[in-house]
Amino acid sequence: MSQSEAVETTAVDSGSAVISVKDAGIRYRRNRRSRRNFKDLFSARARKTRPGEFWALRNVTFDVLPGEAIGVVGRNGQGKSTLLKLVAEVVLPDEGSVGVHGGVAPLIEITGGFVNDLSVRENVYLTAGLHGMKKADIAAQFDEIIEFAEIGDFLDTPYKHLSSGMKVRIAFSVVSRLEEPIILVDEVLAVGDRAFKEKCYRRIDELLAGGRTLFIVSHSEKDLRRFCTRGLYLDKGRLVLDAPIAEVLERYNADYGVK
Ligand SMILES: Nc1ncnc2c1ncn2[C@@H]1O[C@H](COP(=O)(O)OP(=O)(O)OP(=O)(O)O)[C@@H](O)[C@H]1O
Repeated sequence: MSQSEAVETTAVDSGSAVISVKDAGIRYRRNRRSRRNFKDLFSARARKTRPGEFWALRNVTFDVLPGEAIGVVGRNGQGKSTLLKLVAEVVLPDEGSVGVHGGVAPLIEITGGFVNDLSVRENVYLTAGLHGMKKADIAAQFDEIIEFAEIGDFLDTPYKHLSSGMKVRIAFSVVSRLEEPIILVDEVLAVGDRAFKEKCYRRIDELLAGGRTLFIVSHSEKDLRRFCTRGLYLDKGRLVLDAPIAEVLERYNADYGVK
């Protein structure tokens, strides 16, 4: 199947889509800390690509229906995490548009949303609260959240003193409990140990069975095949293939697999 045909097969009526990305582009500066300064936002020059700038994503268009499980593949640095940040509305497109209809539970940067100097307990309340959970509901689920993460001995420890695996555990445990319809998962499963990963897999299965929409970035073909029905293949910031996951992995392996 040709690339253009593949893209057409998954085109949906954007009226019913939960995520609708149209011709989106994100431009970064190579040598600056911030993406753009305040003045740029109001200047006509902001539209042009200046020296040192590049497009991390460009001309990306796709729609996602409720309940779809989408795997994003591509080599390092091709725009996968940037795409998830667009969907999480952590970054805004420099070109095109991104419509997200429904709340997003983002597992996109391990520390994302968690405050280093606050304790584990305080972070659970903060993160769940920011996503609209009532204090009483958080309190009712608190023990289960901690039990899932298996970090009961660290409730009053500042988040920054947790190991990286423990950070992932508590982040996954809280975020996967949010009642948001869209779940974003970026490589977090790569960090946990095997037993914890299995627990996460089962939780993701439950979320999918409950009709949530999943967006997952992974370099694990096994994980992608397990959860996803559809794949988006990014190369140099372009969406080169939008097709059933098996087809996307086949193409990706043909392009870059170990020969
Ligand atoms: N805040 C930023 N400022 C400047 N450049 C950035 C920024 N964030 C990402 N980039 C660049 O944008 C490009 C895409 O990055 P992105 O993190 O989306 O890649 P990725 O496909 O997720 O990679 P990986 O598989 O390594 O996680 C890379 O060249 C990266 O260096």
